[in-house]
Amino acid sequence: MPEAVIRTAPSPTALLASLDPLLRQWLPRRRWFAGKGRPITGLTPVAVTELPSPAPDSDGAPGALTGLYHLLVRVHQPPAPGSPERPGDCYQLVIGVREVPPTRPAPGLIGHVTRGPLAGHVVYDALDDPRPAGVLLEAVRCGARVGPLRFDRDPGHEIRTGLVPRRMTAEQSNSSVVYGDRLVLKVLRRIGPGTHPDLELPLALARAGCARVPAPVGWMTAELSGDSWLLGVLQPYVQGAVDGWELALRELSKGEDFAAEARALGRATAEVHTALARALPTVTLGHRAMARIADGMSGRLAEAVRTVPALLPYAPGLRSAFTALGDLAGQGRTWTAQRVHGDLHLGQCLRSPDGEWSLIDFEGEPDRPPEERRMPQPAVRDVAGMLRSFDYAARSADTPVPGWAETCRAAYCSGYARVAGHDPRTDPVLLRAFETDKAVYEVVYESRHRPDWLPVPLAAVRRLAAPGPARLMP
Ligand SMILES: Nc1ncnc2c1ncn2[C@@H]1O[C@H](COP(=O)(O)OP(=O)(O)O)[C@@H](O)[C@H]1O
Ligand SMILES: O=P(O)(O)O[C@H]1O[C@H](CO)[C@@H](O[C@H]2O[C@H](CO)[C@@H](O)[C@H](O)[C@H]2O)[C@H](O)[C@H]1O
Repeated sequence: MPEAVIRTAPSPTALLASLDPLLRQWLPRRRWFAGKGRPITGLTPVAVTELPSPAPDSDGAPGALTGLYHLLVRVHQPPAPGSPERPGDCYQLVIGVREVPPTRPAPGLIGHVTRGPLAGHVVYDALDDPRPAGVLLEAVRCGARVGPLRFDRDPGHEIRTGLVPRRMTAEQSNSSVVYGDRLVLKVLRRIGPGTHPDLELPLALARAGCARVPAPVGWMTAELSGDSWLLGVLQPYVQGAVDGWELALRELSKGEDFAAEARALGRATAEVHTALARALPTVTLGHRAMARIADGMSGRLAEAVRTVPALLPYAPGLRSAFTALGDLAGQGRTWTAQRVHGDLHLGQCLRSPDGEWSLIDFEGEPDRPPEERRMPQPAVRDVAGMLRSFDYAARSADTPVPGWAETCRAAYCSGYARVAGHDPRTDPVLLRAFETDKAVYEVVYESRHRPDWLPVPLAAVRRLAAPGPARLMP
């Protein structure tokens, strides 16, 4: 990729003015757009970079790609009810420009531009188009520098040419492109400055020799005002893998239990935790530190109640989980904190055809502030995430299988204990607090991203807020 053909787009403001009305319609319909339900009051460019256009279309000149733009766009919105005023979120977009719509179906179509420099053209999400997606891989392969964009490759990894790109169809918190079933590029959507755990942790684990996590092969960043913003991570594609969520639902639909897999997942989680504790600093949490964590949980609950008022009747019961943790800390208990996955659930676990489990997506909870996601925490936080996930799966089954989630939860904890040397269930106050915190997070996440799913975490909230043993699951 020769530097000479690359130029920064001449007028970011004019380009964005062209796209503005279309993006206001298109963005809120994306799964990864976090500001659903709030009006967009403005869009401002953070960086606009023209990428080199790929070779011409085979389907003829009129439909040919006439421009390829990498956009970092700040989306201004009023804050969610009860949330503090914050600068708008910054989103990463790769926009293809055509004279007429492509002849093939165009799932990523953004619309027909009627004003500004792109007037008369059609714009679309270029990650849906194999040729522009190929440009990104080529840029990583060559270590390209394009305006503020940096594409880097781990020197220990070669990247083959000729890998055919395909967009992963499942809409997630980010967008991924698979290349020749060999590599997968995760393009982060909501981005910001600073060290990003989705690169930091897999790199640290790879250096520690932990094979449970695909080792990063390359990455994309933007250098803006002296800060590095992670834009994407390229890693090996686990061929023929099935994710834990799909597998769990498949087993549930057959009425099969999932205990053996849950136990294996517990072991895999503990292996990753052990490696993270070796690779990165750990700290001891005493009274004050744990009280701060418990207060943080209470604060998030208060904010969640403002966002989702249906939580209100359950707030006292939920808060009692956090108070109990604070009280235990006050009695002199200490806990070890370490770097954790931060958003572990069945969909983050891939089982390869040889039956081995890998963990992916170390981004942490996308709706939590980045600095919070990088803090050392009790490892039980990930355990709580997986326990919630078994509950989600059981509640999503077409035909309920009584006791399914409880069996999985128990098997997962015993698998974890085999490797970690301690069973998470032996610290029920800690586990309950983290599980409650996770359920509260899920209520807010679902209300923002998938309102139809809200009843799932709300059912857990009802259980966790109930007094006495009713709230407990084995
Ligand atoms: N290394 C990989 N190999 C195979 N599939 C993967 C890999 N990484 C991600 N995937 C697939 O892509 C999906 C989304 O990846 P993930 O990192 O969880 O992105 P997001 O943050 O968008 O949820 C996963 O659920 C999984 O099915
Ligand atoms: O996978 P992401 O990093 O995008 O995580 C977010 O989305 C998840 C859903 O895809 C969400 O997970 C919740 O739903 C899952 C079922 O779809 C369930 O297995 C999880 O237990 C539940 O938390 C996750 O919370 C969110 O951060």
